[in-house]
Amino acid sequence: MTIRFTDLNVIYHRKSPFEYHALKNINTTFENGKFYGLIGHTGSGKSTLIQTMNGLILPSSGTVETDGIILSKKSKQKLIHQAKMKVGMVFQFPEHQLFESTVLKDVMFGPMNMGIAEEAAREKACYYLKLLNVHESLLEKSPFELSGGQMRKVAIAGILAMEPNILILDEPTAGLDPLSHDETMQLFYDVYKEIGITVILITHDMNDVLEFTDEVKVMSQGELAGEGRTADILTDQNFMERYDLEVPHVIQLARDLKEKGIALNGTPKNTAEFIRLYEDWRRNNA
Ligand SMILES: Nc1ncnc2c1ncn2[C@@H]1O[C@H](COP(=O)(O)OP(=O)(O)OP(=O)(O)O)[C@@H](O)[C@H]1O
Repeated sequence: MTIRFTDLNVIYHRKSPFEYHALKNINTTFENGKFYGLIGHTGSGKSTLIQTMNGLILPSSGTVETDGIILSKKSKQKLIHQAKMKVGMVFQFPEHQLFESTVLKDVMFGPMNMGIAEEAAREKACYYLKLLNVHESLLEKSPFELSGGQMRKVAIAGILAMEPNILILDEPTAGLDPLSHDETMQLFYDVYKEIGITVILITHDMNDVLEFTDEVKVMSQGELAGEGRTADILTDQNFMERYDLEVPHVIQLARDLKEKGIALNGTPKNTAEFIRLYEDWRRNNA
């Protein structure tokens, strides 16, 4: 499912003393089936941009086209609702949205609310809970008895069970310990591979951006500052410095080695790849 932003502007509190131009002439496309990173400093406009996709915020001018549904300043509720159904949003701390008495009921709630029959909703719920490694023995438990990491998986299964065409992850690992962080990111990636959904990851963690995303879009002060293949953008030292973006750990390590005359043959995406490339270099230069 393609999402196209055309001449998009969002101005908060228009014609008031608090008027703020949060998005300025955004023209860009998110293509079907890719895993995107959306990065930029606090206040650069990332959340505003993604909230225009499902009509939580309407454009002040310009359009947002989601799988053929075009939202603009004057869009009516019916159209906004159609766009909403296509976009699944995982906000920070999604587990705060859990409310049902059991894990299964909570995940079934979304599909049933969309008019899907109970049995079909149960099937979907079980499928997505399994995909997210939530053990069967937990299905009849209260979600509030689970650990933080498990609760988060249940909440995310609930969003996936509505089968959106695009999944937006807004700082999805906030507050998780390092182990749960890694496990959750890997799970997202596995789910993405399994169901072939378009994913947009908003994060300040450049290591995750490098490891998991195909392409990246960079926001700065309400404008699209850059976009392209993740490895190309994150290794562009001038660009990264200009927008004061943190360089991923392994790219910095590769750069340090290069200064010592050790040039790796490729850009490592994670520590394991870094070690592999370094071992290759050692073998070739023994
Ligand atoms: N409801 C609102 N009313 C007025 N200004 C807002 C509103 N929401 C956001 N803004 C302003 O718009 C700008 C962009 O905010 P936005 O939340 O989109 O940035 P962000 O890149 O997602 O930041 P963060 O990384 O902190 O989540 C900020 O200056 C913010 O203060």
